[in-house]
Amino acid sequence: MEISFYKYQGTGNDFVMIDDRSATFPEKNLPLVQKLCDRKFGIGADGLILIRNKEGYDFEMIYFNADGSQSMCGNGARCAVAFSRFLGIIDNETKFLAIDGPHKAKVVDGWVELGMSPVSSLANAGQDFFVNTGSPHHVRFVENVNEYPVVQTGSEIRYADQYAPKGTNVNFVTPISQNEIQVRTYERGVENETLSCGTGVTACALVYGYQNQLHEVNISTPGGKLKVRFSENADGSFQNILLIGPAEQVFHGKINVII
Ligand SMILES: N[C@@H](CCC[C@H](N)C(=O)O)C(=O)O
Repeated sequence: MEISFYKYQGTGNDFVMIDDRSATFPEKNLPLVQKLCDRKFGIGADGLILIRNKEGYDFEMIYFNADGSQSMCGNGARCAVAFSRFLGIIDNETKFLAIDGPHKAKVVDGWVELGMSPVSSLANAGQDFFVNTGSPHHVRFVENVNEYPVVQTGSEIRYADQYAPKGTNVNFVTPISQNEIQVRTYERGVENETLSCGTGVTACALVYGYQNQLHEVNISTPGGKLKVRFSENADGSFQNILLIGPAEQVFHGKINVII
């Protein structure tokens, strides 16, 4: 079978994108997803995204991590919006469906402003925090994230009993100015540090914003810069959460696979 694909990246979080409006991609074939995401034996990516038709929406985003597991992906969703615009499915505004529910998004000056699902609460996790932004995120503040053992400590927390059996993503945060934080993330499903994680930086921005009474936080990741805006309700929940940043097409190709 020949598969036509596009490669996108959002602050260095990279994705294989497939226009699957014909619904022909065998999405239950997880070894195929793993192979396409493999950096040595396939195309290479942190995740794979199918764009499908969905009644009542402009499209549906079906997201897989590189290991074939599924969750919500913020950077992937921004790339899916850019890809759908490239395909002519949408213009500058959209409403689409993802695993965690409906999302709205806008393309403004080439950047994608993605509406995230509301967050009901920030939970304490020992000295750290836990936030579900569509995907689960442990958030730890550290003195110097540049020198922190992100992969080693991230994988210990990811597999900790408190998060079994599904595990969690793990974010390490260092504030660098009053309204800017630096974030590095260990991602479940990639089982490594990625250059950026959209749902992860959203979780970190909510915690930092809550602690410092901010409603907009700038985030610096190893793959580039993002911005998160939100409003907080009196009961400690968050809404109108926007994840804002670039999403770029990198290349286009075809790959032959045996199914
Ligand atoms: N890179 C993503 C998060 C992808 C899902 C995550 N690895 C999980 O399994 O929860 C993002 O940009 O949000």
